[in-house]
Amino acid sequence: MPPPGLSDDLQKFNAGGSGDWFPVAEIRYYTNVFIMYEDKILLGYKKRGLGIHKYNGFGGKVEPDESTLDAALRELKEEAGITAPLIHAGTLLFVVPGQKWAHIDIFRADEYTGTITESDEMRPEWFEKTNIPFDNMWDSDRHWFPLLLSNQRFSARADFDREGEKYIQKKWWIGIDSKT
Ligand SMILES: CNc1ncnc2c1ncn2[C@@H]1O[C@H](COP(=O)(O)OP(=O)(O)OP(=O)(O)O)[C@@H](O)[C@H]1O
Repeated sequence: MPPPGLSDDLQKFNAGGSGDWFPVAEIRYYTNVFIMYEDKILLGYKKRGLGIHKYNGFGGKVEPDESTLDAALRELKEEAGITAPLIHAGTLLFVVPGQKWAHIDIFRADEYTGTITESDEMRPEWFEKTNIPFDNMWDSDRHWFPLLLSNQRFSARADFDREGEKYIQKKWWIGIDSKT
């Protein structure tokens, strides 16, 4: 059975960790965009804020009165200087005790327009899909990236404990969306 927060009709892909799922909290919405081109994926090295010094897709908070897709396009433009025909790839619930749940809508695109440009927040960098820097990314990324890279829509939940500025992964559950 998927954990609280995920829909019931997911086909389990992988899961792990120990203990109980953390309790329910209010939800805050985020976006995350990954651009693929030939055998490469574009990541950004985060220069400030949540996830500083990690590689990630481009994204941020969804503003009030903005659709998730509009937020994803806005953040892609602000952080990497480009636009792209985005496809919804999956959802990640990021849970930390005492914080709002982050509901992250993850998008992908196989093409883009514009010139990739470094911003105050992100330094863009291409990686071979076979050489993704997982040791310098969120620990849960390695569990759902295979589905992102193989174009299978997914829903995931990852619970982390926070120790100062460090986030320690406690438990995760990844499912393939059977509707796609
Ligand atoms: C396991 N946990 C996680 N796994 C993968 N990605 C995660 C994540 N937790 C947060 N993210 C992403 O990190 C960015 C934070 O964005 P964040 O800097 O807070 O937002 P925004 O650009 O609006 O910032 P300002 O408020 O303008 O500073 C945003 O893309 C969000 O999707």
